Amino acid sequence: MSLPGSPATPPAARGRSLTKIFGEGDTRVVALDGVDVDFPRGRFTAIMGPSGSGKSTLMHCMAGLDSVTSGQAYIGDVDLSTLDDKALTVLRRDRVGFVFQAFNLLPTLTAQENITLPMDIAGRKPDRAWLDTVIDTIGLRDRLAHRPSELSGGQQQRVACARALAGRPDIVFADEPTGNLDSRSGADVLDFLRRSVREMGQTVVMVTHDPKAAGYADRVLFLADGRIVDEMLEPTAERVLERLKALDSDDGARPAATDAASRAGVR
Ligand SMILES: Nc1ncnc2c1ncn2[C@@H]1O[C@H](COP(=O)(O)OP(=O)(O)OP(=O)(O)O)[C@@H](O)[C@H]1O
Repeated sequence: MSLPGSPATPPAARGRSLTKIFGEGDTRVVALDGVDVDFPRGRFTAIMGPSGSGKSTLMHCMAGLDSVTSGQAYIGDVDLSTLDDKALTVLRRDRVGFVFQAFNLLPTLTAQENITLPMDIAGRKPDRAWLDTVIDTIGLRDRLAHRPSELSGGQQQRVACARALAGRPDIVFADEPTGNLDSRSGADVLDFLRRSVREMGQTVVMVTHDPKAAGYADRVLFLADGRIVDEMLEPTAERVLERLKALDSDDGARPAATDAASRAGVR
């Protein structure tokens, strides 16, 4: 599912026949139902869909935070199912960045210390030039000595984004990164994520419920019932909203959406 005109570089991450089943018997839930997906390098992908459609499960399985029932999740060429817990932890630490809805900063550390914490734990020396670029792009150089409690929510989330990017990961997974922010702060965070892709060549995958947030991405994947049912390239908030309404309207919309997805080469 490479974008038209995108170079033939291997995707930063991909999933093949991803299936995730929770529970059994009466409580059995198929959260992912044979998902095939590519996350192209240097692209910003948003994942949308109704509550319970499998967005978080897809992200967790792709990021190695949860295991799949069957299928393969790859970061680069590494099949996560071949790794033991220790190797998985190292891979997540060294090659994956995370941004969560709750900023998850350590309150006793300064912004600067929070940003470099994962690398400090790993005993890795930050690439100074890269770190400077990240810090300049989040626009918080004058706040680096502040603790999280001295920063606004939007500033804290930008610090969390900088922390995710500081180690120059293969891919950043952001789970509702603007869910706790007002629209102005949310826009700052989204603008930073988009610039990290456009200007710094990073790869970002973001789960969101907000069509405006999805409008910052290069493409949107729509999930329903554990399947990718549609894809939109160069989305705008308006078009995303219309598509969501069509997907939500009734069950009759689903086959049409699946047809559209099949034409787009999603499935
Ligand atoms: N740990 C779990 N145990 C059992 N069922 C689970 C578990 N995690 C998720 N599920 C189920 O799997 C399905 C997909 O859940 P998931 O959290 O991925 O959806 P989502 O699209 O992210 O939803 P939301 O937008 O509400 O966050 C849901 O039916 C959910 O109830």
